[in-house]
Parts: sequence; structure tokens; C-alpha cells
Amino acid sequence: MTAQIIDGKAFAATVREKVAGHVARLKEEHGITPGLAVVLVGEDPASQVYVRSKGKQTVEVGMNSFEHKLAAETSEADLLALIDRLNNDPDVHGILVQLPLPKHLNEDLVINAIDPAKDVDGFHISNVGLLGTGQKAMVPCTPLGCLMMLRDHHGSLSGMDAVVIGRSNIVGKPMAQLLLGDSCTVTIAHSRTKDLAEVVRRADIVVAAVGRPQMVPGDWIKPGATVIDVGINRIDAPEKGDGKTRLVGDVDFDSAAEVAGAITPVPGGVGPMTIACLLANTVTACCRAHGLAEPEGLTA
Ligand SMILES: NC(=O)C1=CN([C@@H]2O[C@H](COP(=O)(O)OP(=O)(O)OC[C@H]3O[C@@H](n4cnc5c(N)ncnc54)[C@H](OP(=O)(O)O)[C@@H]3O)[C@@H](O)[C@H]2O)C=CC1
Ligand SMILES: Nc1nc(=O)c2c([nH]1)NC[C@@H]1CN(c3ccc(C(=O)N[C@@H](CCC(=O)O)C(=O)O)cc3)C=[N+]21
Repeated sequence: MTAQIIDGKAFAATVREKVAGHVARLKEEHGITPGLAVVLVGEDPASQVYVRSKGKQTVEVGMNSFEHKLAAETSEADLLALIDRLNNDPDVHGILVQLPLPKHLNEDLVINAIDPAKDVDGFHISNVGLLGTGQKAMVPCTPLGCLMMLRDHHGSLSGMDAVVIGRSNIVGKPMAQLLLGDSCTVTIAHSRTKDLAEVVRRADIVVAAVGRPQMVPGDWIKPGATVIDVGINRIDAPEKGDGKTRLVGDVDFDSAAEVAGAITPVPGGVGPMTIACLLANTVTACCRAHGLAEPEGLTA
């Protein structure tokens, strides 16, 4: 059996189209342009690539993009002062502080300083609590993108056995909450899980968010299962030439695609959906801020 490839890149394009439609209506009917502020502290090259890509796509769907690049040695007080300004700026509907932050900055403190209504990453404790209690929240972009692809592929997820590998606050835990919300039976696995292979073999849905290149082999996958690969790992690719690299996921794609029913590729799977959901969350935040009906199909 060969798995169906879930094309995150194409799906993301349809999400962006919907977002662009809502943005156009907000402008026409209400004279409002949604705005997203992205804050990058330091010069991490991978982060710079993501931030550039977010800014470009924000403008492409008709929204305002405000980029704030701060030096790696920026003080916590200066960063908090910027967040305070963005919280109070009516043209800014979404605020994203790119993670990880340099070591001297307290991530929890910084994230919880963001106005929860503008927290388009869904990392603020209020949004985490709202999601955990099934109330209307800003939902983290990566898990939201995964959920959209799963719903699109399966329709209802009710009663399915889901295994999430990884328990980070930004991917694993919110992913598990969303799957639970859709009535899956959810297992969260992590580095201390005993016999991970056996745990994964039970799953109708596997979400891998570990950060270890190709660690999930095909023989861990139940035949016909749906595999969502969140991992983004850069590895050496000597076959492409000296010093070249390539991106791979946390799943060994070739062997997993032999057994799975459906699988997301890396690149072109979860990554593009993450950015599309960031744009979706920004429109949602903008609508909520103005007391307008929120876009359908773009939220959890
Ligand atoms: N596509 C996208 O848009 C995004 C992709 N990513 C990618 O997703 C991956 C995960 O990111 P993130 O959640 O931030 O990573 P973290 O490093 O924060 O978390 C990794 C998790 O994996 C668990 N883990 C580590 N080793 C093992 C193991 N051998 N077996 C089982 N579990 C293990 C850890 O367990 P423990 O808690 O016990 O340490 C931890 O819970 C990365 O590759 C990252 O680049 C991240 C965000 C967005
Ligand atoms: N506050 C915050 N929010 C985030 O959402 C956040 C963050 N910090 N820090 C870093 C991680 C990582 N992340 C990715 C987004 C898009 C791709 C993406 O589009 N990837 C492309 C490939 C890109 C490439 O070629 O490098 C793909 O998978 O096809 C990847 C990773 C968001 N993150």
C-alpha cells in the first residue's frame, strides 16, 4: 500500500485565499485592515527566514505587516516596552514574538505580557486555559494547521486513537487538546515513554513533534493510519553535493509512506499550514477586536 500525500502547501494556499477574501471584505465594508506585528530578537538565520516568509505572505493576503527586529542583547525591559506599545496600537491585531528568545530573556514573562486578544500564537496562559477548558481561544498555529488537515482528510475524528509524540507547550500539548476536543482518544508520548513503538502502533492518527530527524520508522505505523509530521530538521545531504543540506521530518517518510493511509511531507506539509493559520488567526483576532462576525472554517 502506498499512502496518499496530504499536500499542506496546496491546502495552505486555499486557507490564504479564504483569509484574503475576509481581509478584502473587512476593508470594503468596514475600512479596517488587519495588521500583524512580528518581533524577532537576535540573528538566528532560520528564524530570519521564517519571519521574512511570514511578512511576505501577510502582505500578499492584503494585511499590514509590522516587523520589529531587535538586537540579540536587547533587555527584557525594552522588549516589554515594545510589547506594551503593540498591545496599545489599534492598527496591530496580532502580535507574534518569534521563539526561541535569547537565553537572558524570560519567555514565559514575555509571552504573558502580550494582550491575549492579540496573541495569534495562542501561547498566552489565558489562551492555553481557554483551549484546555473548551472555550473560545486563540489556538496555536501549528496544531491548528494539523487539525485542519486531519478534518479535511477524515471528516469526523470522533473515536479515533491519536498518538502525539512530543509534549511541548507550542506543539504537543495544544495538539493533544485539539484532538481531545474532536473526541479522539489521545495518548501523549515523550522522551520517557516506555516502548514508544508499541504506543505508536495503536494509533489511527500519529502526530510527530519531536525534533529528531526520521526517528519514526514505517514499521511503527499501523497500516492505513494517518501520519502528520511536524518535525523540521536540517540534515546533511552529501548526495546533493559537498556541504549541502536538506529538510526532513521526524518520520522516515519513505518507509512510513509504504504503510500509512495518508502522510504529510516535509517540506510542504505542516510548515506552510502553520503560516497560513497565523494569517487566519490574525483575521480572527481583528474581527473579534471589532465585534464583527468571525470567519468560518478558519478557527478550531
Ligand atoms: N512545522 C512547523 O510549523 C513547526 C515545526 N516545529 C518542529 O517540530 C519539532 C518539535 O518542536 P517542539 O515541540 O518545539 O520541540 P521541543 O524540543 O520543545 O519538544 C520535543 C518533544 O519531543 C520529545 N522527545 C524528545 N526525544 C524523544 C524521543 N526520543 N522519543 C520520544 N519523544 C521525544 C520531548 O520529550 P521531553 O518533554 O520528555 O523532553 C519533547 O516533549 C521540531 O522539529 C521543530 O522544528 C516546531 C514548531 C512549528
Ligand atoms: N512564536 C513562534 N511561533 C511559531 O509559529 C514559530 C516560532 N515562534 N519559532 C519557530 C517555529 C517554526 N515554525 C515554522 C513555520 C513555518 C515553516 C515552514 O513553512 N516550513 C517550510 C520549509 C521552509 C524551509 O525551506 O526552510 C515547509 O515545511 O515546507 C517551518 C517552521 C514556526 N515557529
